[in-house]
Amino acid sequence: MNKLGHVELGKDIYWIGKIDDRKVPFHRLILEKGTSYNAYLLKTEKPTVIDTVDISFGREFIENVSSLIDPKEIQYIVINHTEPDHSGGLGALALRATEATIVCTEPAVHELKEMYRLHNRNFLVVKDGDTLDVGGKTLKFKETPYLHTEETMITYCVEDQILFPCDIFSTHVADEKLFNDVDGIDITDDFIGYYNVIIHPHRRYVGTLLDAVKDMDIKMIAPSHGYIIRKDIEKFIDLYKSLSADMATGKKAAIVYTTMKNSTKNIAMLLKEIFEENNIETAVFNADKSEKEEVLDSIKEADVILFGSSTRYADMIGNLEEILKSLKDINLEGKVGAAFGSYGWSGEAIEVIQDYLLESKLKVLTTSNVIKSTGMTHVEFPVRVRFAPNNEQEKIKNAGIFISDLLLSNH
Ligand SMILES: Cc1cc2nc3c(=O)[nH]c(=O)nc-3n(C[C@H](O)[C@H](O)[C@H](O)COP(=O)(O)O)c2cc1C
Repeated sequence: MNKLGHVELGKDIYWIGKIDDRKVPFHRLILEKGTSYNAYLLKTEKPTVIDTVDISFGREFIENVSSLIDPKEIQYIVINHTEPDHSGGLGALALRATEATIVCTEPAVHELKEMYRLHNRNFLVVKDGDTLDVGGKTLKFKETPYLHTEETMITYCVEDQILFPCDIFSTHVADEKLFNDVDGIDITDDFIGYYNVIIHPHRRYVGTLLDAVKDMDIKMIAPSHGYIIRKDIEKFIDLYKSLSADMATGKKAAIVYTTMKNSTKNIAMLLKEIFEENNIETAVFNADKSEKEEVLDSIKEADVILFGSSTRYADMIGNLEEILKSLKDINLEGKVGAAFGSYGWSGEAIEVIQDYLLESKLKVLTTSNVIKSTGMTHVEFPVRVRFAPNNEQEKIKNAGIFISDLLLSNH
């Protein structure tokens, strides 16, 4: 049983989470200091639970909730983020909280229904700025997509000035002290460590979060992992600001392509545009119209190199293969590589380029690696574009932004 049980945060507001002091496997890491799953109960006229605990602790969670309230009385269950380390107790809770409406963003509904078989339950879909009166307290919602996944939101309790930001502003520690203002604890290293692993890959979205919280008077940040922040709130918000600021770059890209009717060239030019918007100096070469030595020199200087060709009779075209063959003579250590191309129906050229890259020393971008390192499913590598890029600009943009973020990374 949870040693802490429940802890009062304010009038009628309770922490009802679980401290997990195991070395927890998480996102292909081992959390050496463990973690906690912080859930909260607002024991108001319309009792409301905010987030739950990891799926392994559903039974304990129900015992914990039941020590404070008959679950049947619960009117709302707010789910800020669907990942099962937070929503994992929802199945067990919903079964007992038979009157409760589940409050979440639109993209979360389908996931929660499927994960916890909640097809017949009432859902309240909330959008940016919506408020919910839970009887004596008002909750205000703000969508924070990709912090940490697409469906994420944060919840602010207006009267108590408490922000419930789920994964955001979290730390991975299993500390029963629970608050950052006891015993002279300094949580800064744990806070930055968590930011680096979980939030940094999504830092492009931190600006929206900071815009939202700048207008909130926040007395307490009650995240879903680790310490509840009651001291130095400004400092921790500012840390997100400075850690997510674009780093001075000095980074370079080289894009080498071949084309028949310019569709592949247009992909290259769109990528260049995105890189330059992100302060990445970009050189673009048509392999059929450039000096090979000039192209190779640019590849040697670049931090990321993209190779593109359209497909003609199931193969790449022009001089691109000559350049690809020369890659083995260049020191490519630490450089990122990616393939792209326009095609009609099968796009073999793009796959052949990818094979060359995989045989080289480049760190090659693949859809699989993107998913494994960030959980993002809207970014695809290689970048395969059917015919003219007009209809697939989003795909090219997503790839360009992903690469830019990768290069801007400060670690
Ligand atoms: C002669 C010819 C052969 C082609 N062969 C293939 C092919 O084998 N597989 C495929 O997916 N597309 C094939 N295509 C379609 C082109 O790859 C497609 O039109 C592409 O958008 C051309 O891009 P580009 O303007 O960059 O050359 C072929 C097109 C032509 C004209």
